[in-house]
Amino acid sequence: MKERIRNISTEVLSKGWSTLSTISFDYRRRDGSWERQQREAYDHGNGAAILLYHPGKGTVLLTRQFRMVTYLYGNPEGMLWEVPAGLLDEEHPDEGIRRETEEETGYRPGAIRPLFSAYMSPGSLTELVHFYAAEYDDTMKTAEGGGVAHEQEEIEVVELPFAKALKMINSGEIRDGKTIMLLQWAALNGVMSNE
Ligand SMILES: Nc1nc2c(ncn2[C@@H]2O[C@H](COP(=O)(O)OP(=O)(O)O[C@H]3O[C@H](CO)[C@@H](O)[C@H](O)[C@@H]3O)[C@@H](O)[C@H]2O)c(=O)[nH]1
Ligand SMILES: [Mg+2]
Repeated sequence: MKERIRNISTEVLSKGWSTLSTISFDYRRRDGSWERQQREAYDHGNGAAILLYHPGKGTVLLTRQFRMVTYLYGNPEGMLWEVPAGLLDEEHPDEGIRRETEEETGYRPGAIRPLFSAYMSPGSLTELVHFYAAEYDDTMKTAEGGGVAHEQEEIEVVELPFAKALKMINSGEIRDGKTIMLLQWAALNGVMSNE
């Protein structure tokens, strides 16, 4: 295969909680000509997200928290419904999603099922998100959840009927991509009745 990309250089623009860089590179177009391109990349590592569902009760466990960028861009209260999710430390995604699930919901999941991975915003975000599903029941609740206080997290955990959660996608109440993907995965794969 012919070389497609060459002369890659990276300039770090900002290194704070995450790293913003400009990547410059030569790109070979389909007609064979080369052009110099630049793309900014925002890197805060990879993430994981999980659907916790209870087939017996027909419910899912979702979180609600304040998301500043949504508040600034079109979400009046800034509150967002989400599945439990978070960024990975230096750990396998399986471990990371178990840690995040406990921190955010207080539930310690049993068997977790890896589903798929996705780049959520490939134009500028480096993050690859690993998606999971797991059944939950009341015996798995070991703590209050709510997030990590010293990370300034304040997370409400809400048990919702699955059918209602699906309707909340259409009504515009659920507007988080990873949450929509996982709820639709459950609907497509018939893991719960949505009557
Ligand atoms: N100081 C500081 N703290 C931050 C910043 N951004 C996030 N934090 C803190 O770090 C916590 C990270 O929590 P996680 O649970 O690890 O991540 P998340 O924000 O819930 O979700 C991320 O991962 C998801 C799954 O991959 C992503 O979908 C989501 O967009 C986000 O990147 C946040 O809750 C917040 O307290 C920041 O810019 N500055
Ligand atoms: Mg989180």
